[in-house]
Amino acid sequence: MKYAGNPGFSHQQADKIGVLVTNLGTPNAPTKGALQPYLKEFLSDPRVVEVPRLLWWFILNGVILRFRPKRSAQAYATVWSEQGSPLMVHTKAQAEALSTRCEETFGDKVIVDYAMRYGQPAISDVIENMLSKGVRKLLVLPLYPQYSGSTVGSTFDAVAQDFKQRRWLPDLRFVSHYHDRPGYIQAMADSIQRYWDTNGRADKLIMSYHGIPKRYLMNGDPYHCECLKTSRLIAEALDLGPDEYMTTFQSRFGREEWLKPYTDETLKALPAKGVKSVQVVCPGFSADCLETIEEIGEENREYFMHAGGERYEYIPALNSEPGHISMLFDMVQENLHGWQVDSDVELRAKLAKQHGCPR
Ligand SMILES: C=CC1=C(C)c2cc3[nH]c(cc4nc(cc5[nH]c(cc1n2)c(C)c5CCC(=O)O)C(CCC(=O)O)=C4C)c(C)c3C=C
Ligand SMILES: [Fe+2]
Ligand SMILES: [Fe+2]
Repeated sequence: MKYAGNPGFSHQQADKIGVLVTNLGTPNAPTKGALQPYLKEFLSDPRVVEVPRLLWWFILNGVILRFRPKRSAQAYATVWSEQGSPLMVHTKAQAEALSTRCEETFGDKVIVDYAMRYGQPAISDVIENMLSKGVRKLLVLPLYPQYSGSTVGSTFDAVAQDFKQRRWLPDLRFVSHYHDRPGYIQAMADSIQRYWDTNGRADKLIMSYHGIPKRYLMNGDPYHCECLKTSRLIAEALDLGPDEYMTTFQSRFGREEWLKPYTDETLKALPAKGVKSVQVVCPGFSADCLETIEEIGEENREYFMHAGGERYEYIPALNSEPGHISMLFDMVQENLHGWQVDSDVELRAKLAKQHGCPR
């Protein structure tokens, strides 16, 4: 059969609204064997690496997947906890907290779950599970504040790919970004202010975002502009002057030019310019992960201190902070506006029997 039905459907099942939060995904274990399939799936996505497919197939399989899994596994091992990969632990906790908030307001009408773009739990499996529970209206919320085709666009591809194989599609709403949402800016500013209240301030606040190839910006990806806008709004909320903060881009991959200034080069150069203490925050990451804990928390600290820096601090991501969950809940509530579901199952089942529906 070309299009899959909903095998468990019955008229006696109440309709539901589904909220699917997603993030990038992470390997199942900090091992070479787990990194291999994860990196293969991730780096085979044409939204992530926009290089002619045949050429990329040879580079990926002939070079990258031979060497990178071992090196990445070593990095993941340094951040792995007993509960698993930080990105997974935080995403799960965020979904659970959001679910509690939704239950308080909407009762059992709204189901919240989480999925990962690469690896498990896969977006398609979670959609299948939600539909089997009666979800007829689906809100997808990728936890990326800034839009990029490589992240948010790719998440939409995964949802669309799933839908292409289904017979009965739910209503769909999709949040493509929230980089300038007042609640998000306020949650970031509050978190930084709280950090300052406890630890004091540094010479400069570095707002570091994951990079993308500069070519994507030149071809129309709004990510760069959204990152700069987020930084400007956070700086305004904290009353920071232009000399008190900087926006930089981290996590380069491959040889071509990425968005600049690069976080690592900036941190290596700042001490010579008289900036001896910095605090780094990563507003583009809704959850702490390898790229924040290891790359910003450890690797870049080394660069800065070696270059003559005296004080270096990483301000954690929003993770499951109450202000973050409240902000996400507000965004969910706003996006569910006007959605009603039919839960009069008794009447529905009776009428279905009358018109001869087998289910
Ligand atoms: C926050 C937005 C992200 C963008 C934009 C992004 C683009 C992007 N990433 C790569 C390559 C890699 N990224 C890796 C890890 C990683 N990337 C993001 C987020 C964005 N990536 C997160 C949250 C993570 C951490 C995942 C975790 O498990 O903790 C990795 C894997 C790690 C490694 O081997 O270094 C790669 C590879 C490209 C090419 C890209 C291009 C647009
Ligand atoms: Fe990445
Ligand atoms: Fe721009």
